[in-house]
Amino acid sequence: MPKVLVSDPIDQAGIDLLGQVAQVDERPKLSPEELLRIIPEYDALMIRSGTQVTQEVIEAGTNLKIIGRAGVGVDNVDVPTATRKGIVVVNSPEGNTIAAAEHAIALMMSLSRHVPQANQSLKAGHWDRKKFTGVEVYKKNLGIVGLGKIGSHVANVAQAMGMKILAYDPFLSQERADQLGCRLVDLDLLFSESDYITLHLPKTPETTNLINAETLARMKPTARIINCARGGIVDESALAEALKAGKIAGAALDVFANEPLKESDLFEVEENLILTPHLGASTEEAQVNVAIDVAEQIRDVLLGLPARSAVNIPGLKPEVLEKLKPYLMLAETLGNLVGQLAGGRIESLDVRLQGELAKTDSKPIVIAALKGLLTPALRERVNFVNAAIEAKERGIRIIETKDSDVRDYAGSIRLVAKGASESRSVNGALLADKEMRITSIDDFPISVIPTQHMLLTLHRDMPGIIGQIGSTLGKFNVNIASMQVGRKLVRGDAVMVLSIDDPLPEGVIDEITQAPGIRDAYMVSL
Ligand SMILES: NC(=O)c1ccc[n+]([C@@H]2O[C@H](COP(=O)([O-])OP(=O)(O)OC[C@H]3O[C@@H](n4cnc5c(N)ncnc54)[C@H](O)[C@@H]3O)[C@@H](O)[C@H]2O)c1
Ligand SMILES: O=C(O)CC[C@@H](O)C(=O)O
Repeated sequence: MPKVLVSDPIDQAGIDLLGQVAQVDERPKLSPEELLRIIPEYDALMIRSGTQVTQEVIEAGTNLKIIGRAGVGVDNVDVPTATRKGIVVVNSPEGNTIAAAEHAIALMMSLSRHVPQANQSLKAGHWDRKKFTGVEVYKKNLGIVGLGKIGSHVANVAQAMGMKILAYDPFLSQERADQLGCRLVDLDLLFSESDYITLHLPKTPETTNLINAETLARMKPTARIINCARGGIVDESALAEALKAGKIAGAALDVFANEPLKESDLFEVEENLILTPHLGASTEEAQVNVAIDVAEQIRDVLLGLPARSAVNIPGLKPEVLEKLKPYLMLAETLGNLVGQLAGGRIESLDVRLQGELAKTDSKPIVIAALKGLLTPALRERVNFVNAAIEAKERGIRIIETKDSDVRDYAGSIRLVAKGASESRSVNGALLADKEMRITSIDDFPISVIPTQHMLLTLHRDMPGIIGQIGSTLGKFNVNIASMQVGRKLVRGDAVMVLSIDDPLPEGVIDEITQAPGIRDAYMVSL
């Protein structure tokens, strides 16, 4: 019988389901050292947010076939290492949507009516009614940042309570916002007009410290903030300062930059701050949903069937997967790249399969490209199963073409993403050893191995540009691993692609874009 290790508290419904096909060992209090020691025995690992599944754990798990996260976020799993090792990582993208949305609403109402503070005061022997006079949410503006699954449910419930919704989501179509009855606005307007601001977006480099001293200063003194998304989207020290100085009226946080929250400036705020220990998903219903959802997928994978919600490997028959895998990785990488270049809302994605690829079933490759395209917006919530649906909901039109002419490579993929104002294109191919190459960007020929952090520039082909960028990067202590320039005409326009060892520090892109001859510069993370 295969063996499954359950290293976080998981609802019994999931344990019972797995028990039908495997030996299930529940060990919720393992130290990292114990986990490393016993993981080689197991075929599957089931976790919540408590277990850190590091590169070391995955490499020690020589029998592991699947890691199941009973929840949405796979931030605690080293997914790239799992993918390299052929281990499927699955999650439950929808099992706790309602729970998280209802917790945000509960916090909004608690903030409005001082429920926790009044409860504490009464139990301490006071009958203080005046102090706890609240405010109504009826007819107030609720600003929702991130109008995905949880944000949409919050919008529906809040509208039923008579609230007006302002929403900011740079990846959502106007059509979807209209369907939800939300007014799509920019962040500046959302911050300055909202009475309540609730966050339902992923944590990414762009959204880290989105709520900071500067954005807090733009809010109404009566504004109240709720964060049930991810810790780190709110700068906790800046929030503590703003609350103490009365710059905003209140805040409620369920998630924190460092969990469990032990020491924090937040503990110094006496009033108008409500904190809960990451309880968004903690309802009986959500825990049953996520446990069953993930246990079923572990069972299926252990029985040799595909998983329905794999974050990293599509649900194809093993023999098809083996053949297509390098092209799927290429399509996903190119999708991610063109998505970051196009930025924001995308109206259509043109997927062209060239050479030997024209003879294969295009569907998995198109899905891989869409998964890559949506990853900057949706992170771990987009997978091979929901990528097409998510793209449709965002109003992205897919155009597929096949061209069996062999050009420089046996098989290659071209993606063109059309944004609101311009189109961006990328081409890529596999070399004989299956190594990926980006072979053009916006039709400028290059031959670049995709790496985790890349700087791209569009500039005039003129003397001094390369040295100028090199010295700017040197000034910011950024190490360049490789560099490539592609041009169509001598002294015309050109692109430069630099592989760098780390993400760019703040300020570098601004400095580069201001330099003479530079038309644009992008930081791309793959
Ligand atoms: N507190 C909890 O226990 C708990 C439970 C479940 C989910 N979550 C978190 O809630 C958040 C939302 O989850 P979901 O299931 O609704 O995800 P989702 O993928 O359905 O929605 C996220 C939305 O954020 C948008 N977005 C991405 N980048 C953005 C940006 N820079 N600005 C504004 N919007 C942006 C996306 O377009 C998408 O519509 C996630 O961070 C998730 O990890 C927390
Ligand atoms: O309670 C948990 O497991 C965390 C839930 C939540 O943050 C998620 O990402 O699903």
